[in-house]
Amino acid sequence: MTSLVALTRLIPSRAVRWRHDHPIGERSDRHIKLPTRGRERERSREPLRPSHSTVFTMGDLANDTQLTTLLSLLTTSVQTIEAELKAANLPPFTLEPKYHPLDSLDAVPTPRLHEARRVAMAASNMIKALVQDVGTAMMDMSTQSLDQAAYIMTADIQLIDVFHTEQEKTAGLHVNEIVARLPEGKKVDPQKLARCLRLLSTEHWWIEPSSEVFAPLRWALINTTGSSTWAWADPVSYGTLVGSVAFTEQMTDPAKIDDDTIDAAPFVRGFHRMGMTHIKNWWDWFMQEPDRLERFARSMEGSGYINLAAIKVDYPWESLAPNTTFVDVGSGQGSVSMHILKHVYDKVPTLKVVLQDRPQHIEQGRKFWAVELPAALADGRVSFEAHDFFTENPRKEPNTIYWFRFIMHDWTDDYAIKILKGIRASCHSTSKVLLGESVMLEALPSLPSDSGVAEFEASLKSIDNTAPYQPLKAPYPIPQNYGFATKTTAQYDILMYNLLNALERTMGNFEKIVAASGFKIDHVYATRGTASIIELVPI
Ligand SMILES: C[S@@+](CC[C@H](N)C(=O)[O-])C[C@H]1O[C@@H](n2cnc3c(N)ncnc32)[C@H](O)[C@@H]1O
Repeated sequence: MTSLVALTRLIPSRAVRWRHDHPIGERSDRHIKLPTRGRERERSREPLRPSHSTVFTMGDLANDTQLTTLLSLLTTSVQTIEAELKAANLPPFTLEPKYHPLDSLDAVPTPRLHEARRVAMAASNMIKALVQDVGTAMMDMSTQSLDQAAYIMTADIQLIDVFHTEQEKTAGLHVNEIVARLPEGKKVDPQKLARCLRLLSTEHWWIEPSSEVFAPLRWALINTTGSSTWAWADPVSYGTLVGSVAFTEQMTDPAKIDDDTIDAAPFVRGFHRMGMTHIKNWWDWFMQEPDRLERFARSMEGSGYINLAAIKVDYPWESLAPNTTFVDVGSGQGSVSMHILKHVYDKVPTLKVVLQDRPQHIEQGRKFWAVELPAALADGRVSFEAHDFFTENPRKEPNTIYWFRFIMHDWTDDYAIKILKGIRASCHSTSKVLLGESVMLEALPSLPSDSGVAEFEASLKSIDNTAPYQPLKAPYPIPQNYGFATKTTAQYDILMYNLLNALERTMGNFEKIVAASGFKIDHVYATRGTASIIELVPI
């Protein structure tokens, strides 16, 4: 995220400079109000001129290009972010190698900060798209799997563990020392490692404070060995690379175009091309490689960094009816239900959780809860049962919530309908289904007449941080789906295809599977994470 001041530092040529005719702190200068497209400029101090000069004034900014509109949106959103952090007594965002308090499974930004953050991410990435030349854009896109390979490698060799103290993390270590400290079996060539870290440093994961000395930045910490975020690199990121090599081949195979089974995922073809024809599909891989199953179950908590904290606070769990049974269907180790129960443990004392999954995952769940929330086992507030969700659900009592996170997106429509019908057959009239899933938005453009800088500012100001979260409309020229700020959902959509031949759904897609299963959508809760909570009631 780039402030105006930082942006000026990025201007490379000595000849190209901002001339601050007015103090930077003066709002009229800092904050350029742009006229709508084609209208006369309202605030420029000098007429626009064909510029042979390379000296720009702030007045020149008042030109209705997309770039300057985006800069204005960026300035507003960055200022809002900083003001919100200050108001909440939180430190500013930095790249230093320590987590920010908002980087937590228990923390959510205020609604205003969240909205400003989305615009800052979308605007800065759109500025990049406007200013970047096509040649470097081509190189960037065509080699992104190398960023991914370098990221997976740093997780695999347990790189972060060689930094023993905060001081070492901040100052960095020489690459020879880094390699000397790597465990046996994880040693690499120092120069190759340096080259990988230089690649990652272009995305601000690492930094090279002095020649061949490398230090992690904040994002690199997610690969701290054993953490739930580290567990994501293998299997999920690794599986993604495997599927990517056979992606086009699988998509264009006439025999596979209408095949909606999980076995038809590119990932399976990728493994077969590597000679591993014994792997039938994603879930089968884990049955054959139990270590990976354990890491996958753990990584589901890691994937919670995109939505778990928001799931906890953006749904009214405190208002659950007394004696509610919360059935976590396809729970994995039950990270989400554990966090929800912990969140309302005393406030909703009659709430009980049931984990349902396949036997191996349930065993993993028992171990996880014994460590993370042993009180729930002692108090009889959690139970574990093996259950195949393609069959009728054994839980039939009133006031049951059937909770699904990241389940519908694993399956194409016929399978998703079958899963929901298994619930419908058991569902009491007082019970509900909650789907914790991303809702895909189409990538439609916004129009200059929709919402501009001034409207965005006014909407940001009018947000009541204590009210339930409601997303704002994207300001022009940011696309209606918020572009880069919702890339994670678009990535998940293709990730689901790649690994499982499945998909993230639009609201229309959800309506279709819900109606076909004997439910209707009662309410959709937007959250400050990537998931919405879609509440279904039986009809
Ligand atoms: C993407 S994970 C989500 C886990 C959990 N809901 C979460 O959000 O952390 C999907 C889960 O579905 C489970 N699953 C797959 N097929 C199943 C089946 N037929 N019956 C029950 N669970 C199944 C997997 O074992 C896995 O734990």
